[in-house]
Amino acid sequence: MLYSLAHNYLIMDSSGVVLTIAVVIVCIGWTLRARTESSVHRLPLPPEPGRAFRDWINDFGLTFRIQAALKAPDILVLSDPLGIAHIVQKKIYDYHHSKIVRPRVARLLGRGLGWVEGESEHKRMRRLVTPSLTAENIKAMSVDLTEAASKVLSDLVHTVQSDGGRCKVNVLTWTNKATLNIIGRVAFMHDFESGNSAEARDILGARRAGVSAISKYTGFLTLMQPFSLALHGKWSRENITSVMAAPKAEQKDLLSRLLIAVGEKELSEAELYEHISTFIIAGQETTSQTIAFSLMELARHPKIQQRLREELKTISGEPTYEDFQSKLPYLDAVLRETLRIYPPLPYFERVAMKPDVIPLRYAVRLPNGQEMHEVHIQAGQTVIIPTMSLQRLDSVWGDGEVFRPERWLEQLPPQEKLCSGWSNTLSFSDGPRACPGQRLAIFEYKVILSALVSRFVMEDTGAKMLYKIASSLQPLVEGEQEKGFFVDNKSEDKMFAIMCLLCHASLSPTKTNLQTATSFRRFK
Ligand code: HEM
Repeated sequence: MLYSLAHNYLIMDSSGVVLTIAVVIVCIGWTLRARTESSVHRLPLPPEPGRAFRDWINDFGLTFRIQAALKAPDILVLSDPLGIAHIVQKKIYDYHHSKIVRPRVARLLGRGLGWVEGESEHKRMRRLVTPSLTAENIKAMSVDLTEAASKVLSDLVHTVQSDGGRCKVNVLTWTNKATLNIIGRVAFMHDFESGNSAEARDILGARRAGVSAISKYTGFLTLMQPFSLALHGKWSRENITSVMAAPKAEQKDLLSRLLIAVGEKELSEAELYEHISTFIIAGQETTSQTIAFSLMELARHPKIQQRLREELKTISGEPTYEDFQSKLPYLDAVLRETLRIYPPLPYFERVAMKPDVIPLRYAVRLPNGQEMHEVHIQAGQTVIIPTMSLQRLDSVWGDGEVFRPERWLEQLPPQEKLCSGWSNTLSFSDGPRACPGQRLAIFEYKVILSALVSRFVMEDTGAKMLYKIASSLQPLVEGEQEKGFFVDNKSEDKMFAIMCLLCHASLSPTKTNLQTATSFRRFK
């Protein structure tokens, strides 16, 4: 047969050759097209928009599509661990924030590390900042960090004390102050005066309004002033010079590194502001809300709270950096469980810049009975990774919706079902764009939560909580949604309390005789 075809070919005239070449080209083109053409349209499509991703995953599997508005192309919803790793670890530079998300990131965080796209520019920015957030550096800043937290907590103790040992306060107000005080102190050598300075109030107030980090915060302008002056040669040119001249070991904090970069013309003044804005906001809100969610769950689960308190009692005095690293496994489990259930970024949305083939660990069974083992996408394809939903799946965790820190001390689900980020979750994302502040966040979370649990007892008042996805996952009290989710420091008495601490024992700075309850009631 082969011989006969070859023979036929040999005796073809020139028109036959042209025809054959054309057929071959069409076949190759067809094959290539089949490889690069989007196969998203073949995936299952849930019929009822509006149902939670988790329900859709249960019904349609880990990979499906949803219809976009205004006849835009369907959106790929991806919870498959291999597919996710492909995007966030291997190909993240080919998947950008969408045109909807990116301006919001710019407005809320600034045009810094979280906003920049493109491999070379992102790597350049990242190199500037990550050396200040290594484990070694966090350890070096641990005393400053603990002091910055304890100043805010002393104010809280005082507030509770002066209310006769039984009062309601807004937890987020205090966790916001603590995390802002910490990031100001350890990253920028700036004193936010326990979160009470005028600029601290501006920053926290402006977060509620969602205004631009750069242009609207008078607090930022105050904070920037020394830099502006330095850059115009008035404040302390010597300061930059002395930072640059200091021994390497002394140049590790974020501010020094950024100033050096400005001095070396690696960074412009405008970029410097964007970085400060990004780190103040990204470093403050996420950690604050994670602590607040933990307090809420501890209030709902007195036994878990008591077990954590018992563990903390095994450490004499305030826990040190090393204690937090290895001697408090239950505290660590409470953190992991909180971030599993309440990741501050409940989903990621990315748009493919190039055609791609996304591999799947779990094949999709199509309506026609066929199996799809990889998804072919075209440039412009929107992909949603529903972090919060996939971290709560019963099919992975057994009891995915239940807050049960013990699971982190037991055998975890099989690795192939889990993602490969920190703690097998995507709470800090994964790959080259994973959160650079992870170590700092974990340490400050542990410092603040352990101090609160050692000093207070939290109880639930039974108010129903709702969650809103705004810049990050926000808690709301049912029936009071219209009032928003941030507390205005200036008119605290008029705002509702998202979470409250209710103290009901005599107060003193010792660990044992402070008792507190958490409630979610209106604060008057
Ligand atoms: C519990 C606390 C925190 C959580 C859960 C968290 C989570 C995340 C996540 C999921 C991302 C990826 C966002 C995306 O890809 O769109 C991210 C990025 C980022 N985070 Fe965090 N974060 C936390 C605390 C912090 C802290 C303390 C800092 C600063 C010291 C920080 C600075 C940043 C920055 C600058 C980025 C952008 C990184 C890049 O694109 O290369 N975060 N964070």
